[in-house]
Amino acid sequence: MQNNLSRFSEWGRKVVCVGRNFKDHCVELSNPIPKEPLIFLKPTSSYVVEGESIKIPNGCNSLHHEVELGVVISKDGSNILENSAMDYVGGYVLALDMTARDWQDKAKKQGKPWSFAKGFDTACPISSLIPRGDIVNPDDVGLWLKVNGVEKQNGSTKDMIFNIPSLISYISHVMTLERGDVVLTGTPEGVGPVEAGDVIECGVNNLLTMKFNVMKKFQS
Ligand SMILES: CC(=O)CC(=O)C(=O)O
Ligand SMILES: [Mg+2]
Repeated sequence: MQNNLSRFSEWGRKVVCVGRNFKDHCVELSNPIPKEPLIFLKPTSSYVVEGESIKIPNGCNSLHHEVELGVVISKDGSNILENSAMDYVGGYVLALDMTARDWQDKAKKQGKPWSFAKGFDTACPISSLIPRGDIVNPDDVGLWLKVNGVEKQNGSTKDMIFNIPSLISYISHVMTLERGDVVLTGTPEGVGPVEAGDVIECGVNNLLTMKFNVMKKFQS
């Protein structure tokens, strides 16, 4: 896998997301603490890279940032056992699980899926690949996020309810994980709204940072 995210052609077909994987984040949004991983998908059409902007979808009145560590899958696998799960990891990415929170809240109340709330165009800002060897213990990695220079999120993957091997195993027993797929592992506490004109900056340990402007999506 190349180190550059060159318009995703060499990347996988899906972004598998884990929700509510940090207790403090469940508490801040008054969500129950899950007993098993909560899984949803984002389309790869929602990827954006640095230099592109996050576009608030038309009709969304509360766009939230969620900083997350992504795991990039190196080879196809299903029914993966926890003790071999790390053999399927090719590297990592820093990602934002941008969420139209008002759409998600409405969908939750109506028992509808989160596909639009999580999968609109530009909903998944993503970094270049962090080689696997650069992160010795992915279950103890610092993640931070600032909006207009003000820190909003600062957490560690050591506080995840479900660790990376257990997530890879859990997902692959239902859905084949394919080379280049990305697993977003959930966000720590501190999520909140952004508006047009804001600048989001985030980082993972001292390895990598990325910055995105937020703008309105204008109708064509
Ligand atoms: C409440 C959520 O949107 C779940 C989620 O994505 C998370 O990271 O937690
Ligand atoms: Mg999330």
